[in-house]
Amino acid sequence: MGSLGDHHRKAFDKSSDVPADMPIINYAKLLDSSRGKRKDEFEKLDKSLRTYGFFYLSDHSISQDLVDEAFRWSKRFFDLPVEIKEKVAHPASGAIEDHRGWAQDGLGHVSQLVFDADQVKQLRVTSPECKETLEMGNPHPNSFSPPNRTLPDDDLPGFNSFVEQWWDECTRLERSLLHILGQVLQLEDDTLLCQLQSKDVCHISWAFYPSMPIAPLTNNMQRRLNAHTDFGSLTLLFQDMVGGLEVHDGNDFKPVVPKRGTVVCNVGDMLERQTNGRWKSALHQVAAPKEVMIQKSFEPNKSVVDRYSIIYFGLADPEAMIESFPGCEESGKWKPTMVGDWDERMTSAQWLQKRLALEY
Ligand SMILES: O=C(O)CCC(=O)C(=O)O
Ligand SMILES: [Fe+2]
Repeated sequence: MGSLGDHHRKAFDKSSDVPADMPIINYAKLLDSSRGKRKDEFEKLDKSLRTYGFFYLSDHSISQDLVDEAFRWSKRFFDLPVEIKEKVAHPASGAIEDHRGWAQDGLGHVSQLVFDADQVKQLRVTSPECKETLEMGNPHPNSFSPPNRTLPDDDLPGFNSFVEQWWDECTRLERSLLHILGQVLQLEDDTLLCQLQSKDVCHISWAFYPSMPIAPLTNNMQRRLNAHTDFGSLTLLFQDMVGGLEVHDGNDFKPVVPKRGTVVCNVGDMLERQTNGRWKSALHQVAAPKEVMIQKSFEPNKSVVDRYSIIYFGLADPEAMIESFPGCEESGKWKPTMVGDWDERMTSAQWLQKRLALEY
């Protein structure tokens, strides 16, 4: 049994009512032709990634109409009868090539850096989650990414073509942000992050957290999604207005309050490693929405409402070695998650497989 990392111990830290004060970064300013304006925004972005590993992005390239439409599709999908969703069932397997399709409540279970099968089995009982997800990779025909499990068009007409559009929009924003991050890091070749992610093997999770009693969440007996860090490079997280997402700032978990029109962006393990701990792959979780609890009429025996989120996980090409970027040799504040009592030199695919192996 390996030692439990720092991250794991913190996974049970308390939650604060005070929201995380991460900044809203204006995408248009990141692209501004005036160096002065760009510089201020770059500095804010860098500071936020050093502190939280998270930031809000406003004024970005994906229209709010399209985001709203994505959430409507998500609801339509999860509302389908079980027999239909079962046509694209995610197998009970943690192999990368099986990480596709509908994972019913109870199948997927997130834990943080626990690589021992017996321990994970125990955590499934002691820290259950309540969620359904639809997992998918690149929806376009390609030879790099394992094929998706796709519903026949008749079961949800229009969904498959929307998925392609959504994928393209997320990929475009991701690539643009990777280029910006290369500039913020002042890499000699600021396209390095994009080059390492040339193969379009990123991943989208559509998450649905069904309504449930609030008590197990407020008693800290259960989470909608357990505390974890993301595996990859830069994650784009679209959340609805329900709330409950929390980020760990090194002391405690703080609410990441939903802000309409923004996408939450966060650093994953690979980017933390590549920046040598300058940027943080932060623990985050989904707990009870604080907004609900502070209402005057809050009744502890009540339920929390359905919650939806859509997450685009940026992932480096499978064979890319995940190691410090040239120019990032100096250690940052955070000890990268990807340094441990395993072989330190790892490809993106090896890390992904290690993190995914016991999740399903
Ligand atoms: O649902 C959320 O807001 C968080 C999702 C998340 O962190 C994940 O799927 O990795
Ligand atoms: Fe996450």
